[in-house]
Amino acid sequence: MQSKTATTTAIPEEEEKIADAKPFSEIPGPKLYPIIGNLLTLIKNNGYHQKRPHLLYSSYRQKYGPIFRDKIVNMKLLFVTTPEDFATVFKAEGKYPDRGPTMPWIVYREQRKKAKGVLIGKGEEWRKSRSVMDKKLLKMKDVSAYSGRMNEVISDLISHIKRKQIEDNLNGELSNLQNAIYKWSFETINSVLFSKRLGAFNDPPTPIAEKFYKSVCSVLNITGNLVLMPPFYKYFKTKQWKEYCSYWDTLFEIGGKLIDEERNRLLSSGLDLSKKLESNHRTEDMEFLPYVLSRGELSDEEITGNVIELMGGGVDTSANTIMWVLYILGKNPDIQEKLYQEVSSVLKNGQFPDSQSVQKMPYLKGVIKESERLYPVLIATSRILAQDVVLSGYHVPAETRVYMMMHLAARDESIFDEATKIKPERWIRSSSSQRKRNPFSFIPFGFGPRMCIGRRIAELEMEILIARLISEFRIDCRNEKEVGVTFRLVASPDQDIRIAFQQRN
Ligand code: HEM
Repeated sequence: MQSKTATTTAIPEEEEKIADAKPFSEIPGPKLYPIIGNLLTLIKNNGYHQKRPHLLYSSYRQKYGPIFRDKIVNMKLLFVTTPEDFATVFKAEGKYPDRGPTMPWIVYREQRKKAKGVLIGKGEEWRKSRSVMDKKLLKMKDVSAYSGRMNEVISDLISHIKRKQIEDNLNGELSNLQNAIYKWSFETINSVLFSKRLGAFNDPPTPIAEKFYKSVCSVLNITGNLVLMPPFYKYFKTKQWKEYCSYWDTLFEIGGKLIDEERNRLLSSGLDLSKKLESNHRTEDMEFLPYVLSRGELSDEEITGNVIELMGGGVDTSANTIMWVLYILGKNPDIQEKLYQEVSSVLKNGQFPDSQSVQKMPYLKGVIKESERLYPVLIATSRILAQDVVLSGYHVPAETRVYMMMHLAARDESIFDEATKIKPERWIRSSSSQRKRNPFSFIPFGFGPRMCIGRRIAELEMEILIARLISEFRIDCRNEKEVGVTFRLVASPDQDIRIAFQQRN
């Protein structure tokens, strides 16, 4: 965050506003101590607020208003909380939108001299990766083709649930539901990326799935501990940092090996990979890796870096959203019953859901949206401003990193009626609960050219999964105390979500 005062980089319509705006230095925020800034607030009481930044920033929202700043050692933070400010930030994101660095990921890549992918890449490097992969991951026609594979993984998950229910003998409950759901998202995203099953649900899991899975979960867990702290690991190779790097090494090693196998398979099937695929080539029938390899625009290292990041971005985001959906359903039998009625009116005679049938299930989409609204796995996204702007009346100069607190907007009573209440019908167009609101008030996947590249995959895999689970089971939540949110890179339940699955027929 820099305190440049120049107004020359502003969008024309902002220039006038800037002249009347309050100066950047007047943006309110907590008291900062020399050198450490606000570090103590984060780490005191055994890191209470490091694990729950959403509570800290919610209290700052109440105390300081819609815009506030903070500083942790040398990390300067600026937070905005209104959809109007989000829109201004996105408008000023420039040609190469930049969220700012995810330091632990970047430091590992730079120390090991490995290519960056879409998640952490910048400028042309980022744009090139997105232009190759967007088509395959965001075009609905291409994504629809994955329904069959997604259903295969879900069938394995359901068998796993049934097997574990017998083993665990807890009256329908699973002793480690979160692990099962993580395996579902891991196996699904890998089956999309590598066009084959890795075997996370085999009994026992295949060694490669086991090693890959353990490494991705460990990387995500340790990143969660490192990301809110200044990057001391850049200079001190602690035991934790070395362990972290060794998990990344495993991901790159296995990811690279799977890509090589796919390349060899394609070559032995007679495909000429030196012939570049035209960007307008029909792609619906091609799998992800053959497509990316055939485009010939990314080097092997870039493909590996991208695939690892897609997996990193796709495992705990979808898994945690599903954990929250199960929690909502288990705690609200009326919502569950309505959902069951809708799903069973669309799916007849044991038919599996796909991208077309879920379009006829608006209530299902509403349930998932409510989970994303009240329990967004990413409580914020950020942009480094390419231009000067005015946010909530303050002049904010170009190059400032601004955090858009999606979590706070989504719980704002002035935007959502009965904001803390779960109302899937608020998302149904014809419903009386639907009201017109600023489109930036709900952006769980971000916005613009840098929005989540896995959005369509995530939506489809989650819709199909919930439709299948609700068709098969009654979902009963056994948590007695209300489940809160804790921060582990993504916002996760602060206690195990305890679900008993009761067979419907
Ligand atoms: C419920 C599921 C998910 C949610 C809520 C979610 C949310 C997000 C958000 C908020 C961003 C930042 C967007 C921005 O700054 O505008 C993002 C980026 C990203 N997500 Fe997701 N995501 C989910 C699932 C996935 C999946 C399944 C994948 C992989 C296929 C994935 C891969 C990525 C990647 C690679 C980026 C970085 C894109 C870029 O910077 O160009 N996400 N996601």
